[in-house]
Amino acid sequence: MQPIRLGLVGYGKIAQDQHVPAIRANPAFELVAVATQGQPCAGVENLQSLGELLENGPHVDAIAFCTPPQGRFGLVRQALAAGKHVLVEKPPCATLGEAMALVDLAREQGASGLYAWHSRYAPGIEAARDWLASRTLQSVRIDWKEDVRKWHPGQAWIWQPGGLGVFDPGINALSIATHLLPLALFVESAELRVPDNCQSPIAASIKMADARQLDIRAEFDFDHGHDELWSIEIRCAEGVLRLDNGGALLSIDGVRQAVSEEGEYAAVYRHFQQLIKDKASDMDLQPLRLVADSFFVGSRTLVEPFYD
Ligand SMILES: NC(=O)C1=CN([C@@H]2O[C@H](COP(=O)(O)OP(=O)(O)OC[C@H]3O[C@@H](n4cnc5c(N)ncnc54)[C@H](O)[C@@H]3O)[C@@H](O)[C@H]2O)C=CC1
Ligand SMILES: O=C1O[C@@H]([C@H](O)CO)[C@H](O)[C@H]1O
Repeated sequence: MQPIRLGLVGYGKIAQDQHVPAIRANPAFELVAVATQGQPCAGVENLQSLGELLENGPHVDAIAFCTPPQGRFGLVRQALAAGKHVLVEKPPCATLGEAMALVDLAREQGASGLYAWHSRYAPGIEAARDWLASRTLQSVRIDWKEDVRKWHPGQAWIWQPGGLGVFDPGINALSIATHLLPLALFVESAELRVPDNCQSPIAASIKMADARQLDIRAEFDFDHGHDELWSIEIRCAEGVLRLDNGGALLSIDGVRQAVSEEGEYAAVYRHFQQLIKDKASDMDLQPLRLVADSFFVGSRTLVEPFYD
């Protein structure tokens, strides 16, 4: 079986930290070209742009997008129009409307598209989903708190319109919650704390619910320093489920549970490989819809300026 020839656009932090190692560890893929505006990627052809990759680069079957969300719509549309399968980092686009349009375009092109909500592939998620399936939900508490200076050093785009600020990591928690909980979630209220020199929030408090009025509270913080916290606690009539470390750890009533041994991005690319084989797509919009709704109804509080 010939490997899937893969191009990658945006050779920045996550591409270097996660995508390229995961691609190179999966024999179903061959990374053949990278288009980026920064440092080159060793061992492949490097091009200045997606257009140059498509016009003058080596043939590719699929393209992974690791650029910032702003401007990503035009790039993914270009790749779909060229008949390529696409894997798109989260958040899929700078707006919900763009992300919806790409779903239509992938369908029209008969291409496989994956919106790579990487936290949904964390080791404890599927075991958590299986346990919750037969339980009676009572409340959900999400705490997603990390250091932007560690995970996005010098990345001005994250504070600009479309960059989402603290919702860039917070959307990962929302991707897990929408994957675990059976009914559609909606935002009841939100408070967004925006540095007065930024366009997007550095912290947020969100109250959500579902049609059965499940009480869901989330606290996001992007300036949390060293004691980072990525936890989701789901109280049920039958017991308490807790995910920690972004879903890597699962405990039920305080007892640690067995989880998958596969890393997030290895699982992301294995899923992409299967989608291409099955001529299918997985382009879920729910996490981005919750972020959009948080921005719709969120009150804004200006806080002290943020400096990287
Ligand atoms: N930093 C992290 O820990 C994680 C980031 N992500 C997501 O990955 C995406 C990228 O994040 P980072 O890698 O941290 O950002 P980054 O700023 O380090 O990398 C973005 C790269 O895209 C390149 N680029 C921008 N526009 C381009 C274009 N038109 N054509 C070609 N290359 C272009 C830039 O030169 C840069 O190398 C974001 O959506 C983020 O939410 C996902 C998981 C973790
Ligand atoms: O997707 C993302 O994950 C975090 C970080 O890498 C782990 O929580 C990052 O802020 C965000 O882009």
